[in-house]
Amino acid sequence: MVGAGFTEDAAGKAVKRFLGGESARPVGREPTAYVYDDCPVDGGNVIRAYDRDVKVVMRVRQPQVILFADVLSEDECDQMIARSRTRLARSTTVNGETGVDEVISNRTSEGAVFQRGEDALIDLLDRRTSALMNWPVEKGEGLQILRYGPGGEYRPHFDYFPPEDPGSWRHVEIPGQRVATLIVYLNDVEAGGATAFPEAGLSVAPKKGGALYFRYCNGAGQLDPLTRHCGELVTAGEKWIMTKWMRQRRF
Ligand SMILES: O=C(O)CCC(=O)C(=O)O
Ligand SMILES: [Fe+2]
Repeated sequence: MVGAGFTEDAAGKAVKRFLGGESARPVGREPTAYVYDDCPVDGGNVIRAYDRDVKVVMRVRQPQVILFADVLSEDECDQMIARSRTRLARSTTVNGETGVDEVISNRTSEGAVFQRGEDALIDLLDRRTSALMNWPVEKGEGLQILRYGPGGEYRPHFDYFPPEDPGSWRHVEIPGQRVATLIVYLNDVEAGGATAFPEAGLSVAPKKGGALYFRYCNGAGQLDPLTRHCGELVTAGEKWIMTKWMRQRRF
């Protein structure tokens, strides 16, 4: 586990939970500063993403963040919202201790997941988002749709599974860590609902069809704490997003 990027403390706790007995007290180790290695995303102003030319609006180096315009057409955004309405269920969060998905108050949204390649439109969007992120489609989780109503928010969190949480292990053992996220905004939000990175002092307003990419797991398996982020309170109207998470290995 430690080789897979888990802290010795978390590894110790998880092994102890697994064995149901005592584990040797791990020796503390200083976290190493995150190294910003080359981002896999193409460096151009316009990126050919499978079937579509996607414009780059802004790049941030530390943390690695890229804002894109027109990743989905207006019609594709509307279609994804329409087909999600019938599938929505209250969003869950992974309990750090146990690894079990739970409904908790820091995440007031509803969601739906589409299995990879589920139908023609989903397959196209899986391929387009994968090409844009320059990461194999097989390493992508199924597309997730989230809806926030007025008063909905997602408090600050990491998209990677925190190595200090013993419950993370079961989520990363086979497919590895999440390495990067692409959030596609499916509508223009009337008020609020920005995606913000408090430590980086960065805030992105939702714009229909646009997308926010951020990368937090480098080639060495280190995790970037500057990517802590939140979905700010939606103060009027609805907010719909589509999220694609990429893994180190086949998902
Ligand atoms: O709602 C947002 O802008 C952020 C969503 C998010 O962080 C997530 O789904 O992991
Ligand atoms: Fe997130």
